[in-house]
Amino acid sequence: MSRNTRLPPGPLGLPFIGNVHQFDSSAPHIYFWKLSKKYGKIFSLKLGSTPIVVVSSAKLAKEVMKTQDLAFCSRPSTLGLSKLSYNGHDIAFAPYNEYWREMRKISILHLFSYKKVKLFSPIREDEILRMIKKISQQAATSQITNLSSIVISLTSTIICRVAFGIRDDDEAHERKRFNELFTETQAVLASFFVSDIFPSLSWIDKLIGLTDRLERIFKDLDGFYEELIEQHLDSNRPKSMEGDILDLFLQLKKEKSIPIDLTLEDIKALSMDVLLAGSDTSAAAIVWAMTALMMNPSAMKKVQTEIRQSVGEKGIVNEDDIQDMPYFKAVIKETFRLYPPGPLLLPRESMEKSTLEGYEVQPGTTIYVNFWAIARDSEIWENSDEFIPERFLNSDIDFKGQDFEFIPFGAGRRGCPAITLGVATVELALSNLLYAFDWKLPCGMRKEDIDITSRPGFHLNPNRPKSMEGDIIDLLLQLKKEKSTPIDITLDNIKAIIMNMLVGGTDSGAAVIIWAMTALIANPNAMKKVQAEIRESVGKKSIVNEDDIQNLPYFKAVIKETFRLLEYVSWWNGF
Ligand code: HEM
Repeated sequence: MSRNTRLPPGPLGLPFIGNVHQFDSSAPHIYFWKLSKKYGKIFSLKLGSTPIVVVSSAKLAKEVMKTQDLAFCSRPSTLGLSKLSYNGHDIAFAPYNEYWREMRKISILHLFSYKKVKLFSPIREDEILRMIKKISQQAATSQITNLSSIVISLTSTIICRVAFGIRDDDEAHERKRFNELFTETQAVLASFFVSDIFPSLSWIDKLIGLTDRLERIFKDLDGFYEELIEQHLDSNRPKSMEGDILDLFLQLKKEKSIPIDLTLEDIKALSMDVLLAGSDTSAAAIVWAMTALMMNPSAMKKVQTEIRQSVGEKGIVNEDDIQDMPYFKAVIKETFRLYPPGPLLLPRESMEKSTLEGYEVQPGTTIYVNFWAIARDSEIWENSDEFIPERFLNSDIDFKGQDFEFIPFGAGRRGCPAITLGVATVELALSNLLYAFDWKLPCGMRKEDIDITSRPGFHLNPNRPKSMEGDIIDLLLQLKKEKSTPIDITLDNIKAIIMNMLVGGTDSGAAVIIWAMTALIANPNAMKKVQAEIRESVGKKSIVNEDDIQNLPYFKAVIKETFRLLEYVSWWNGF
């Protein structure tokens, strides 16, 4: 490193693992936000071998996404995303190259254009009407409405219809399969792949079965796309498939009217983007807007009055009505500011050596723009922690990517190409929910019980992965719901227990594994000896079971020695 090189400041890491042991993967935006208060608006850290730079100011966001956009417009690759995107053949996670440029142009022109978004408006209106009917039925029988569940189902149904032309009814075979695949895909992508930060340890992912799980979901998704493609190519296909997104791509492929030769794999990769980016983001925005309004009754009253006065007795809010509702639009903006669906946007990767605020950034660095921190910067936003839609009245600030203090959809070359589609769904669903019903938090739930730091609807998501059913958090939520404990369990109680589990369970568990691996790599003799013992004992079985471990004395000694060393390290490092 030259004497003039100045890397951004940041927390001290450890050899080989960098800052992995300090990293809070459950809420990285909050972790980075706290670090920015200590190290400044630009800081760096390392996760294994990956250098990371985090920027937390509007000025630096503009630098990354506009002034030096070309230097920072690639995406880092992870094992899961690379596999599911057919090796970067989608748009969202593709590296910056000619293929991505063409695909993005095509999608903006043919897929997410204003005209196309308008064309899908009957689908949105139909689905929202169905949702309102369902809630009315629940209200008529005094049932509590699980808003997250209803909204997630709404947005995923809209995406299913818009992208693949499938709905029929909730029991339809494809729709059910879509739900299962969607949740399993989310679960796999949320998993921690050791090889993403320690490429040389990819065998650990294999050993613990993660690689197999990824292969399985890839095969299932591939089969799902194949089936849909076949149905779309069938001359007797249902009417609902005509003009949907898949149909559009197949047509572009057939007509050869675009500069690239689209393959079926490219089309499948694009389907993944629509599937992943399309429904969760809009659902999160709707649920957070409702939550914020329930926590702020005066804003709720004001926005409902505006909507009801404007729409009158019509019975439903149509997309055209929304243009005359300035306070409602301000509520949506304030929701995107305080509760952005993507608080860290999507990570970028630097393509060349560059300089940010006098600090050097090497090529191959992962760059995070922490919009969560920018949106809570009290130098930009007065009373930054409070939900005050009025701040956007009589203001020109918009989320289209020109105002870098307000970038919930990102900005520049890699900014969200589907803002119009996303906002149309959020506006129509939210306005109708507010128009049709009066809302309040469930009896006994207080404003303070709501965890505003979490990512929306993960454990409360009805479509949560099967693996989460019956886990400890699930059990606590059930006890809370049933009120079957002598004390009232609050969400705060649950958070405290989760924290204990993380501090006492997962984190230290992960630290031991990482330290054991670090120590073994640094001591090749011990590594050879322990691997020989394990392989000899387990034979050709391909997986180590818990029973096998009882016959591995050297392996047990390695763990004990790691604990001995870890005790010293944890005291020294303060975790
Ligand atoms: C409220 C809804 C939505 C929000 C808040 C949102 C937010 C975002 C954000 C923050 C990014 C990263 C931008 C950057 O790196 O600068 C992004 C990218 C993207 N979004 Fe959205 N999004 C939404 C809806 C949608 C929908 C409905 C679709 C498609 C069906 C979509 C497709 C994409 C794609 C393909 C990219 C990647 C663009 C690229 O890398 O070139 N998004 N979105």
